[in-house]
Amino acid sequence: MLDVTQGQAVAPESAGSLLESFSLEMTAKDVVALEEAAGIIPPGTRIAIAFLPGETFEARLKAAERVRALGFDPAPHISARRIASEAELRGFLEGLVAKASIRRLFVVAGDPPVPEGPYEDALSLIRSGMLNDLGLESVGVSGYPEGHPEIGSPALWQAMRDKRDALADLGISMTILTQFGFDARPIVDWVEQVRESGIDALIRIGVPGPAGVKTLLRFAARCGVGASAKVMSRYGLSLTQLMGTAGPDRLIEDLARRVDPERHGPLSLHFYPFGGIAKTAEWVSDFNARKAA
Ligand SMILES: NC(=O)C1=CN([C@@H]2O[C@H](COP(=O)(O)OP(=O)(O)OC[C@H]3O[C@@H](n4cnc5c(N)ncnc54)[C@H](O)[C@@H]3O)[C@@H](O)[C@H]2O)C=CC1
Ligand SMILES: Nc1nc(=O)c2c([nH]1)NC[C@@H]1CN(c3ccc(C(=O)N[C@@H](CCC(=O)O)C(=O)O)cc3)CN21
Repeated sequence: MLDVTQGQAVAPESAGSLLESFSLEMTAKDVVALEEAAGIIPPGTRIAIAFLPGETFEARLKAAERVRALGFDPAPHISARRIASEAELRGFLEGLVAKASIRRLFVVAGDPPVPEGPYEDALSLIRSGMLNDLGLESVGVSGYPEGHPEIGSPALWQAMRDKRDALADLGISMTILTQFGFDARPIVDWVEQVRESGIDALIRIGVPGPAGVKTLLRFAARCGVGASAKVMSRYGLSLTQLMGTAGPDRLIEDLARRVDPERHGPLSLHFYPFGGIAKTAEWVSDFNARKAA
């Protein structure tokens, strides 16, 4: 239900523009699920392929290849700290260019407390020269609207500026992909801070796909994302009803209400389909139909 009592401008078209070029995320294991859902995902949609421990490079490459073959735009993730050697990274990148004609990547440090190879963080991988001359249009970097449990805020802002400068030197545009969240307020406040610091990159706001309470809480705990009872209740879920499920309807409506395209610059949504890629694709298509009705 839209709440227009707060005196803020409601731009009905802004949920539409947020959803216009939304992106989705999958893992290497989701290839069959993607094939099944492909018919209801708009052609050309950017589909990120997470870089999870325990998945082989071969499987990640296969996934990127299928994403391209199905008519979508693959954006593989690379976790810098999980790369064992330069040769390993080179092999993966060459495969991605040859088999999936990638134009986008997302580079993140990753969770390992100690790097497994030569790249300590996203910046060192970007500066390594390995991304040069691949014909990349854009590289995604992380954003943390609610901060990061292990990394201090000054270090996060410094890293964002450094990555922006390093990518500008390579002639590659930067996009920002945020950690998922359940609450529009900190997200929009943070977008303002990004813009105030002179960064005009496209920001893809990470939101969960429709999923049950238990799944959302599991991922929130694993990824260091706050999910208090208050926030979850605003999101549409009661923590006392563990069988409950919810989609990001309220969160997206709240974002749409708070976003001012003039002030907040280019924004779109990125779905983390914790409940499955088909369910998320269906949810987006139903949400759009409901908006159009
Ligand atoms: N946003 C997302 O979708 C994902 C985020 N991650 C997270 O990636 C974090 C950091 O990656 P980026 O945001 O790309 O940071 P980054 O590479 O831009 O580094 C930012 C700052 O944090 C330090 N740092 C990086 N990784 C760290 C770690 N694991 N532990 C302690 N300090 C670290 C760096 O030295 C640097 O000062 C990981 O700890 C993990 O929580 C992992 C996978 C996906
Ligand atoms: N700090 C941090 N670390 C991460 O690894 C991380 C984030 N943040 N933010 C969001 C992304 C998205 N991530 C993920 C991780 C796992 C699956 C996944 O589907 N994993 C399993 C299912 C496991 C389960 O349901 O618990 C799989 O089949 O591989 C999806 C996205 C990891 N990501």
